[in-house]
Amino acid sequence: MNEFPTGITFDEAVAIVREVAAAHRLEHETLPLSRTHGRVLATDVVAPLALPPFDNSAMDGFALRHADLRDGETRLRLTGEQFAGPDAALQVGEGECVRITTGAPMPAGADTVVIKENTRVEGDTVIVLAAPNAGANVRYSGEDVAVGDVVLHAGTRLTPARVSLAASLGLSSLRVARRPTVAVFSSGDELVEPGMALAPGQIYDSNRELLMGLLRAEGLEPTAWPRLPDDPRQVEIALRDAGCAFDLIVTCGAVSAGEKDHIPDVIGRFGKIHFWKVRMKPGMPVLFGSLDQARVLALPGNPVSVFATFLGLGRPLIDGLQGHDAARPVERAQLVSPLEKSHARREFIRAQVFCDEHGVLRADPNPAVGSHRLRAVSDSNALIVIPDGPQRLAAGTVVDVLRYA
Ligand SMILES: Nc1nc2c(c(=O)[nH]1)N[C@H]1C(S)=C(S)[C@@H](COP(=O)(O)OP(=O)(O)OC[C@H]3O[C@@H](n4cnc5c(N)ncnc54)[C@H](O)[C@@H]3O)O[C@H]1N2
Ligand code: MOO
Repeated sequence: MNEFPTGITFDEAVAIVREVAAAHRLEHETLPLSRTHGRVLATDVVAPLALPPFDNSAMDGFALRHADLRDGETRLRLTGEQFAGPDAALQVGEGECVRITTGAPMPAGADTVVIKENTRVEGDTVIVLAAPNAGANVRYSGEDVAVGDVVLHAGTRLTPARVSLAASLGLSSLRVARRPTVAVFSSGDELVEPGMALAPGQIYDSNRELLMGLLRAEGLEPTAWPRLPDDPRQVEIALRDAGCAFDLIVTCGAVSAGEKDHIPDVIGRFGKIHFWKVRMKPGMPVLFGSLDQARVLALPGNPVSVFATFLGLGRPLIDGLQGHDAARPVERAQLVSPLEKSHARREFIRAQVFCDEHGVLRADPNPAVGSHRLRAVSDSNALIVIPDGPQRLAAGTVVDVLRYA
């Protein structure tokens, strides 16, 4: 077994996760735009055209020359129509106007659009009832994006707005990071598939669904492997098998100090442990390692520990493997009730985060303690992050919150 850091702080653990992920970036692939949603962009996107591509009208009305407008009403000759679509190459001369719709190219000579509601039409004469300002209702070429602008940077996550920006530039595909393939293992002789009868001493496997759901929420397509029994040989065979076939292995349980906790031994003997045991609560026994071509995140079995370690360490790992290094935005909320701790570990406490009647974000800690109490996670929507070291936080203190629902 290699030498590895142990009993490290949560921040040190995140730094190691990021460093190892950066050294094992997944390769890039080119995908059609429709399949890039949620992916991490692999190369900068440089605008091949301006946005808007041409000067155009922001409103339905009439394109005219502002210099032709008088105080009070102005009569203009209607010489043509320009709808959104092919450019009819019209010209607006002195005393003339052209009917125009939103998004239609501005005819040459025109510099202003008067909205339809401020006009009256009599045959081929348009009477402008109220003069717009010079340049009113015109959207200029390049005012949003100039040719050559870097509009999206490598490492950016592709939100719907960013994919649609790429579409507006005429790009039909983008270069993105491949998504990690993930194998999920739950472990323990006490675990039974929901739907089966429970024998004395057994419990239902809840972590598998927790992990599958959390991973799917990251846009991944995890594969659930058969549950690992507390048998060292079987643990070894299954993990080594997954290590040569997946980018990421996520296990839960069998990582602590018990006689049946075989996972650290297998990772240590056949792979590398990057760290084991982090000063966090819950989740202290968490292990991060590598096995063959896979990164391994071995989470403690207590359901709430799974949750805290996945949000705190799993997310940066998944992001980092895809080249997304920026920490996710953390919200800040005022504590509804005081919180106190005497230990040095960073603590993650379930809470309901809500916006009060004054528009202030507040976090109401769930009174349940104990990392086995899944119901409190289900009743909550966020984890409050209590900093390292002893803390005495009065009601009203502003704390970081990690929202998960
Ligand atoms: N002597 C020590 N005992 C323990 C330590 C320690 O440092 N020294 N750490 C404690 C802490 S903290 C945690 S967290 C747990 C973690 O232990 P493991 O990761 O080895 O997990 P297990 O023992 O396998 O399981 C813990 C708990 O969670 C239940 N579990 C496991 N898997 C599932 C699942 N898929 N679905 C639902 N519930 C599951 C399991 O039955 C146990 O109750 O160790 C402490 N002990
Ligand atoms: O760290 Mo353990 O995860 O508290 O129960």
